[in-house]
Amino acid sequence: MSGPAESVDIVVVGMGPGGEAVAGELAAAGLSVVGVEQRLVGGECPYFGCIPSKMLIRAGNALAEARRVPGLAGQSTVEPDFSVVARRIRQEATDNWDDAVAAKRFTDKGGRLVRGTGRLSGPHQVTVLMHDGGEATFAARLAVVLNPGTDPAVPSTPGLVGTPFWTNREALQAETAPASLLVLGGGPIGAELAQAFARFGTRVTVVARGPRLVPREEPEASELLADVFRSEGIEVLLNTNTSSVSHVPGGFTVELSSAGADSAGPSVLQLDAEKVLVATGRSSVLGTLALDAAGIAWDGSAAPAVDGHLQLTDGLYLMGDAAGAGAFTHLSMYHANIVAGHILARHTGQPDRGTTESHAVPRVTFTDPEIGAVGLTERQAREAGLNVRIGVTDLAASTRGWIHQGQGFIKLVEDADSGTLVGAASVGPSGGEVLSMLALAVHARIPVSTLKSMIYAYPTFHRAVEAALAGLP
Ligand SMILES: Cc1cc2nc3c(=O)[nH]c(=O)nc-3n(C[C@H](O)[C@H](O)[C@H](O)COP(=O)(O)OP(=O)(O)OC[C@H]3O[C@@H](n4cnc5c(N)ncnc54)[C@H](O)[C@@H]3O)c2cc1C
Ligand SMILES: NC(=O)c1ccc[n+]([C@@H]2O[C@H](COP(=O)([O-])OP(=O)(O)OC[C@H]3O[C@@H](n4cnc5c(N)ncnc54)[C@H](O)[C@@H]3O)[C@@H](O)[C@H]2O)c1
Repeated sequence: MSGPAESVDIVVVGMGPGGEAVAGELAAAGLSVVGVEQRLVGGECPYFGCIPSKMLIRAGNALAEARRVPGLAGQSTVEPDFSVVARRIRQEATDNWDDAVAAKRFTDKGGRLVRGTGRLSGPHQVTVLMHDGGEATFAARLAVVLNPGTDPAVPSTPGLVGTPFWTNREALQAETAPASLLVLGGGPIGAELAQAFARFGTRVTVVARGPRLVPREEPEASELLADVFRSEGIEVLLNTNTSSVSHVPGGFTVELSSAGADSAGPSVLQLDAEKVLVATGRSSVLGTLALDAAGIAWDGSAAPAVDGHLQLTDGLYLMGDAAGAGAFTHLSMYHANIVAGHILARHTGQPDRGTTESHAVPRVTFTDPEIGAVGLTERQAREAGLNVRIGVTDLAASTRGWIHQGQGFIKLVEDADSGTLVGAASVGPSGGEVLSMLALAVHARIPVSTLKSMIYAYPTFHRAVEAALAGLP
């Protein structure tokens, strides 16, 4: 049973990247801060997301680059050993999935970490079911910040639940690469992990329900990625539904039905795989937070609306992936800056750091080629009713792209009425790095005429931006 509520300044529920940043900054500023975490301080990104996946991708890319030696520089023999990257992930990235260092990082700033599951028990009150079975209630004098992230979504495919399928969490704890892997979902998680495992010799099949991989990106990126995957021996099944999954020791059998891309019509096929990775999106955990205790009605679908400072109601904030504006660590950290700034402005007189802007959110899918993008896609810009002009260039037509034998493109989406870019895609080797100048252009609404007057170093990948700009009159 919970005793009387203890009064503190701030309660943060969910210590993922943004939650930890808010809690840490406010604690360092001298406020009394309780951070509630049910799993690992640091959240999905360092233990099951960005960091271990990018470590795996780095290793896979090294193998792919070594395989490119013939044709460029002689002979190479490549013998993948998954245990090397598995060890790096365990030892260097995740500390064997132990958050002691992260927890100390927070408590050293003066914060108090409470391990357990928090839920609202009033507009500014949080009750925590602690790991030891006890309960504690905290009444926040200044603010409650909800940053609970998301869980992997698991489709209701017959037979799936109860089998030892992987989500990103199990895949990134793997000690060996499976002989075969069936990936359900062709979004960023599915695409990144499919290619990385394939480069270690796993026979990979990607099953996407829709007509293309990475469907939030430009269609040209989806098409290129599918071509690259197929050229690397990854089977890509689009417009394909999973009818059933079964498991016996040693592997899975998955029954698929494809809509059929041609006159052949729908087809049914059965695939066997040692592992199945479910990467079919994320599911909200907001239902566990008892939002109604703060008078917030939530119908279980889209995240409830927040104001420009990410407040659900006065002094109650919702941020990070759970806010539904995008699932990226950089967005979570951006939110953290706004929330901490708003709380400090209200209660210590520091200047406010402004409200959220969403016109220039960057994103990078770390496949090879990397798919970087910012702002609107062409389709989104047209649907928004803008007077759209497109500038596009093939990376292979640029000097650096040709030398590198790289595949990719730059695509610019201009609002012709304002003469500024509202979106851009940078796909290619280091596409996420080339993106930075385009992110600045969209963020700062730099006139296209100014971008055209700039000097682009020769021969760089980013010089292809100049060629794409030439397509904008
Ligand atoms: C495989 C993978 C790769 C990714 N790669 C990238 C990438 O390259 N770049 C990028 O920007 N993003 C990437 N992401 C996304 C990134 O991990 C998330 O955007 C980021 O972790 C979001 O942070 P968050 O704090 O909102 O949520 P989370 O990191 O999910 O943290 C939320 C925390 O809240 C805790 N929690 C939830 N409910 C409660 C409760 N009731 N009480 C107490 N604690 C609770 C959870 O245990 C968790 O620790 C990737 C994600 C995955 C899965
Ligand atoms: N590099 C990065 O920044 C990065 C990397 C990984 C993940 N993330 C974030 O994590 C979030 C989750 O990624 P994700 O790839 O799981 O989700 P997603 O929602 O982006 O993609 C999932 C895909 O699976 C498809 N799908 C759904 N059910 C299916 C089924 N039963 N069978 C086959 N396909 C099915 C969906 O149509 C969708 O295209 C993303 O929103 C992304 O922002 C970011």
